[in-house]
Amino acid sequence: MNQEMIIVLDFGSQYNQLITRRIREFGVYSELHPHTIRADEIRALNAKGIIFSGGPNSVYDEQAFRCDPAIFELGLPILGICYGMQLMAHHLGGKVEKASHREYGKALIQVKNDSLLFHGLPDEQVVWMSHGDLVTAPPDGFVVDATSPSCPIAAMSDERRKWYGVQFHPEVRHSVYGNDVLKRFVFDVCGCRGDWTMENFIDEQVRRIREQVGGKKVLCALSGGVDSSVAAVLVHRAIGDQLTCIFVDHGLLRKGEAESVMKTFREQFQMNVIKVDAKERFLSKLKGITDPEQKRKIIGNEFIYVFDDEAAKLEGIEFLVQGTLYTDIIESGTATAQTIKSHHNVGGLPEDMKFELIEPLNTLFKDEVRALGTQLGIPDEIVWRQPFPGPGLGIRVLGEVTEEKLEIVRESDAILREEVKKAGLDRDIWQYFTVLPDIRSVGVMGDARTYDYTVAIRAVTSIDGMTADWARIPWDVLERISTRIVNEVPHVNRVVYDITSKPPATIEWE
Ligand SMILES: Nc1ncnc2c1ncn2[C@@H]1O[C@H](COP(=O)(O)OP(=O)(O)OP(=O)(O)O)[C@@H](O)[C@H]1O
Ligand SMILES: O=c1[nH]c(=O)c2[nH+]cn([C@@H]3O[C@H](COP(=O)(O)O)[C@@H](O)[C@H]3O)c2[nH]1
Ligand SMILES: NC(=O)CC[C@H](N)C(=O)O
Ligand SMILES: [Mg+2]
Repeated sequence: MNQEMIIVLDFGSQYNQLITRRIREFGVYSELHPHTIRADEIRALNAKGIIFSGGPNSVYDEQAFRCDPAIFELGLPILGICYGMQLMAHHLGGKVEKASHREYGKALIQVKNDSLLFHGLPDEQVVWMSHGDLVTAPPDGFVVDATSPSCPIAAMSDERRKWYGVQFHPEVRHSVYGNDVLKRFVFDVCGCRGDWTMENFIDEQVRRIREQVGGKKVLCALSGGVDSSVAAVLVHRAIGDQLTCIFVDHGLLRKGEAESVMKTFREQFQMNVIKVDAKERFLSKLKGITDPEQKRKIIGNEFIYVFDDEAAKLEGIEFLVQGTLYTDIIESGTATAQTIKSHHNVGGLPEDMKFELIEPLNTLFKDEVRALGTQLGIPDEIVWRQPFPGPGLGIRVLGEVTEEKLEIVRESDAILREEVKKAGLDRDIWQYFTVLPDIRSVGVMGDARTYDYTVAIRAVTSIDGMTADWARIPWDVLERISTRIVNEVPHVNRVVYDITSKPPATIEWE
């Protein structure tokens, strides 16, 4: 590849792919690679600079992740972030120790040295920290660039070798000048030009897909959601009629969804789409299952078995396209990151799966996929649809999934969607839905005692789904939704509103 690129080494931080996307936003291509990548592989990728991500380890632990020492001999600029800076310090002869108390969240740093990283930026900056260890002595050749009250070495540099370290996380939005710091590294230290665009990305993916597939036939798992629609259009651009899309109705869809997806795809695209009615298979497999991870795995497996059956009918299909995003991968757990929840399309895949996967979006975040969709000419009604998880209402009915409970979620969710749209909030709120917790409580309706279900409303604002805040829906809108749900949906006598952000909660309840 002759395009300029910044390599990010993955030491297990939940935020590591955010670093690559910030850099892509600057118009410089960036990829995340395992921390085990060798120096010669980095050279072959034609990297202009390297970033070490954060991570949960402590560098002084025996099993802590390290990198190929030869990376320090490549003569390339390096930026270490958090664990990455601690690793640099440790490796190069500085000192890293456990801090007297851990520091999470907002902090104020004072810039002490006008290195290229901080040049032209304010001396005092709000940053976001998340660490329990500290660099207490910089390695030879390094000077301290910034300090904070609880972190005497908040940034350091050896400008002769173009090596930099920051204890804070410049990739998160809470670090007010974080983007500027990253930009200074990418442009002023690494000397990148910034001429990469989404159009380059499309061309590169089309080329890769053609190379991978050749003349063979391909299935696409199409949900009608943003990600799989974009993936389908991209793959269709590469291989045309070699592609067949399969839309699975697993009985866990929202009200009216199956009909509207099929209608949209028939009208908007000249693609081959088959709808499979698999309601019985999914619901019978889920009978009696209450554990969320087990439900996710059953659903993920069943999806693939449905695709197997369809592939058998079409003959000669070796590839399966999925609209997997980076978020799905990181949350499902990787060699370095913990499992938060197994997304059906990643952690939920069966071990004996025969398909070779094509996942052209698996390095991207939702907002990048939306930009890509627009670039590919996909209409706004699809590009700006709210996300809907593959396991569908199966993870919004907490505990065992039954027809009765699904109906409650389906009806209450339809009311919520209708009212949010009526209030003109559908584009401001990132995702909004109802959940049926497995609890009942006492109510009084028409002078009679009831003992019925509680419906929870979940509505969040977000950019990429990695972090989210609860949406401040006006009270009168919430009141209308609550009244309608209790009046129109049988067996519901109480409505509550979820007011937790992510973290510490997640968007879905299971
Ligand atoms: N009902 C379904 N039928 C076929 N494939 C599905 C279905 N639901 C999910 N998938 C597959 O699983 C992938 C991941 O689902 P996910 O919900 O993250 O993406 P999406 O539905 O394409 O987009 P969105 O996030 O906007 O809902 C999809 O891209 C698609 O490939
Ligand atoms: O296709 C999917 N398969 C899944 O298994 C899955 N689990 C969560 N989600 C969606 O991912 C985003 C982040 O969700 P969480 O905060 O609940 O992890 C939110 O948009 C969720 O709706 C899923 N999507
Ligand atoms: N976020 C991080 O990279 C943390 C690094 C290291 N585990 C610490 O606690 O200091
Ligand atoms: Mg979806």
